Amino acid sequence: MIHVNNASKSYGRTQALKQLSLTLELGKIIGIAGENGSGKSTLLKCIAGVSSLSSGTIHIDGQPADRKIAEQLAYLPDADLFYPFFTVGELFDYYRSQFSDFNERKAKEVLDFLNVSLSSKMAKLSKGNRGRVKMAATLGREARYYVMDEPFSGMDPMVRADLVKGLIQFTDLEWQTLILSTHEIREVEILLDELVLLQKGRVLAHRQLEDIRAETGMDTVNWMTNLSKAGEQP
Ligand SMILES: Nc1ncnc2c1ncn2[C@@H]1O[C@H](COP(=O)(O)OP(=O)(O)OP(=O)(O)O)[C@@H](O)[C@H]1O
Repeated sequence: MIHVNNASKSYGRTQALKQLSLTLELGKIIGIAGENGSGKSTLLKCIAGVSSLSSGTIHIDGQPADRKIAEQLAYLPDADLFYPFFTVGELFDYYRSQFSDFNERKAKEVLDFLNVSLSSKMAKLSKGNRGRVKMAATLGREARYYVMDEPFSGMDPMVRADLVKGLIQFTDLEWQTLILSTHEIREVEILLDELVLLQKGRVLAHRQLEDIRAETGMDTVNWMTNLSKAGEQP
């Protein structure tokens, strides 16, 4: 379970997270949504231990979310970090050397499912295919938590659909939890159990997807739009 307690994060004078508290349960697929600059990436970086809070705490299964958490949590960053001179196979070798939970067989299976060759050079792949490789490397880790920042950003609808199928097939909710931020709610809402909506560094809403539909009769995008507008009211 992930407990975010009173978390604040400032970059100079910009407050990206403002006393944010949130509990994320095991065995769920959770979407993090919100307008540009609402704090999605900052929250995920702090959960993944690659960035530290200004104040407040984050605990993952009772352990503080510091740099050591990277051993237990597979984080897919928004940025394209992969070394261009690697082939995909060499990238997987690198992952194996870095993460004891890396299961190369599973990573290759995901890669195969997403139709990318192991011998491709990273530098020569299209952005869509680099996104597929990033996904295969991340899902190759047998981690309890997958934390993915905008895994569909810049991808065309065909690639997005493939990645969604990959996420469904290669995440085992018996023991894993998937948290992903996205602007593509329509395409991922079939995946999601829960949605956290951020606004200006705070949690505007945190709901089960089925409750949104049952209680409001709205689809998720309309629900989010209505709430965000209401949240903007003085
Ligand atoms: N490294 C940084 N230095 C300074 N300000 C930053 C930095 N990273 C984020 N911010 C600021 O913090 C706020 C939250 O940014 P963040 O990237 O977490 O939002 P986001 O919801 O992920 O946005 P987007 O949807 O555009 O990716 C924004 O005002 C942003 O400009």
